[in-house]
Amino acid sequence: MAGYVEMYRLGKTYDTPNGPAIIVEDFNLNMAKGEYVCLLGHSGCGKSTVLTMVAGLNPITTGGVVVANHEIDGPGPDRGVVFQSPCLMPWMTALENVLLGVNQVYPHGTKSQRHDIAAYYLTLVGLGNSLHTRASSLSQGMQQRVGIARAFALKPNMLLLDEPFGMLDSLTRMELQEILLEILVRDKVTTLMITHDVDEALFMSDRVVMMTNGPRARVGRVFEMPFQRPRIRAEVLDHPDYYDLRGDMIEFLEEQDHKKLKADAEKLEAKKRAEAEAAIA
Ligand SMILES: Nc1ncnc2c1ncn2[C@@H]1O[C@H](COP(=O)(O)OP(=O)(O)OP(=O)(O)O)[C@@H](O)[C@H]1O
Repeated sequence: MAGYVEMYRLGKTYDTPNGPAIIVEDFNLNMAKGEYVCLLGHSGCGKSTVLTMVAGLNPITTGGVVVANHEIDGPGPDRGVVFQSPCLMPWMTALENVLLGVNQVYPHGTKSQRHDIAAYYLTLVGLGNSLHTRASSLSQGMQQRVGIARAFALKPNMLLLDEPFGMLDSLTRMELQEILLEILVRDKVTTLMITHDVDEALFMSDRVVMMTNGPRARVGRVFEMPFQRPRIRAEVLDHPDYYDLRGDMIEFLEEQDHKKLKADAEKLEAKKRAEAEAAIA
């Protein structure tokens, strides 16, 4: 079935000193408009590689990505990206940082219209009183809010989030999860988010896509979330399927770990055998 976002046979090979390394291979995923998908997998399996290819920041080796009927061939304002650290211009204010993108996307808007858009999104993320504070004086959580406002202010078709709450304390993290969900659901933005946190994936997403371990990582299992929107944390936690789903996801990750340990042991064994044979010859 065609999707609003289609990743088809997506693959990435990096050149390394030891030769080409096939990190992602045959990664297939379709997303409906407005859908929220979380990508989960072990560290180093290739999650950021997939996300940066969709963002157009990382050249695709094989396959392709279509967003809203357009095959992507580089970055564009139709896809907003938020990383773990927001990379703000430290000498500019929160407002000026958001305006950097807004000015590019709305070049024909008046100065006051562009100001209003930037101020509106900053207010939504709770920074209405810090519009004119320099980024360097904002806390990490506030800077991440600016990063989220900056991505939303561009009105993207798709939002790509790479562990956006990874560096925040748990209270700020929970608050920002809720703010983000509220804006995303209201604006029906299609979202792909990387997280290491199973509970975050359960709370935020419509589907959780589990990646196999690399090399040649691909989609391993897909879990559908049965929780209603708007999401209320206590209701999600109380849902009869919550702990079963959580258990299945953790089991998948553990299985991948065992497979990796087994593959590593076999590789080591083969290396020792080859060395022993070479010594005899
Ligand atoms: N530019 C590059 N050149 C060579 N190898 C790379 C490059 N970028 C990433 N890799 C390798 O590709 C693999 C996947 O990296 P990636 O960052 O996509 O994983 P990840 O699942 O997002 O990891 P994490 O959860 O730790 O952020 C890793 O082994 C990494 O070392």
